[in-house]
Amino acid sequence: QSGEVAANPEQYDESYLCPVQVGQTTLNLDFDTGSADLWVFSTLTPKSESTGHSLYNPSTGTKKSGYTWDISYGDGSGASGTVYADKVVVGGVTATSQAVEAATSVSSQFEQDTDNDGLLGLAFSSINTVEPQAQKTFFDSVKGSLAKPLFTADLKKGAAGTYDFGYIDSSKYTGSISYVNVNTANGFWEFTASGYAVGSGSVSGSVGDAIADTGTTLMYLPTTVVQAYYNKVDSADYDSNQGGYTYDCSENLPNFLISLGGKTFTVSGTDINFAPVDSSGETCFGGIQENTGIGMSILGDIFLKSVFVVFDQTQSTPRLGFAAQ
Ligand SMILES: N[C@H]1[C@H](O)[C@@H](Sc2ccccc2)[C@@H]2OC[C@H]1O2
Repeated sequence: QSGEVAANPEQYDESYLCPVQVGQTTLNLDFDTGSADLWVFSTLTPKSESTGHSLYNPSTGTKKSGYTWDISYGDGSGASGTVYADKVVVGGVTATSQAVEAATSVSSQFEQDTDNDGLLGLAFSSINTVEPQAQKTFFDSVKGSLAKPLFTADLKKGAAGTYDFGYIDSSKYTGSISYVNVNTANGFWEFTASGYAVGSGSVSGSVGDAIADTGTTLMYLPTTVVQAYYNKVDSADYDSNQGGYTYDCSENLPNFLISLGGKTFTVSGTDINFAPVDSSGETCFGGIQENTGIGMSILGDIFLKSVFVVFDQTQSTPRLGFAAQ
């Protein structure tokens, strides 16, 4: 089988939400290549936490007795609950008995984001949080039945993009696809990014160890790289109150060039201009920030909306393919 599903952006492309049938209900889920749990708001979630969300009703599923899950994300958010086996359909691709993690508790970030009815993890199943036995991601559940064991991400700035499962749509990219091998030891789509440049010109240095994470909004890079970038932005300043680099919204940001698998990709300065810090619209928060304390770089949506990405398990070693959109 194969299929395509829309990836609809929230305001400022904070995250992208995709319609997924879970049991007999369609929920809008955040496809997250940085985690491996498929969890949903449900009729088991306290009403005080679930108002405004679409809810999965576990009555259509088979309860996995004694199974629980509890996940904490890099941004401090989290959720926990119980586990059911039920039908999940993404763009026509069907997992007949997918582990569906029904939330019995969610953190405030999820409670408040009423566009978001849960997450569909697309990292490696080794980091699924279900106890006493880790469960398969949706991709792992359907991988063997897909025309090709791969999925692609084509996210866009301020417009609906797509995730495709089982095939590569050559109309969604230009030029050739450049591949890098993935190290799955940490359960992420983790690889080594090469040289970079600010504005234009030839790349140099090394961004280094990085993950491709559709669930992270921004790009988090080594301090040296981020300082080199904002050195080219006259009004830029590290604002500890905002927790990152800010600048005058009126300023034009330089492009950021990064080399992956021998090919240089350009993230436009307009894409790096993330959002105003408040309603005055005077000061803006940058889409490139420091990876301090994370342990690796994260190429999140600010980067991913510039490229077409293949999450490829056709070889013995998983690999990532990048092409210009
Ligand atoms: N992989 C990412 C994940 O998808 C989000 S979870 C999330 C939290 C609030 C709102 C939407 C999503 C969190 O931020 C970075 C990392 O953890």
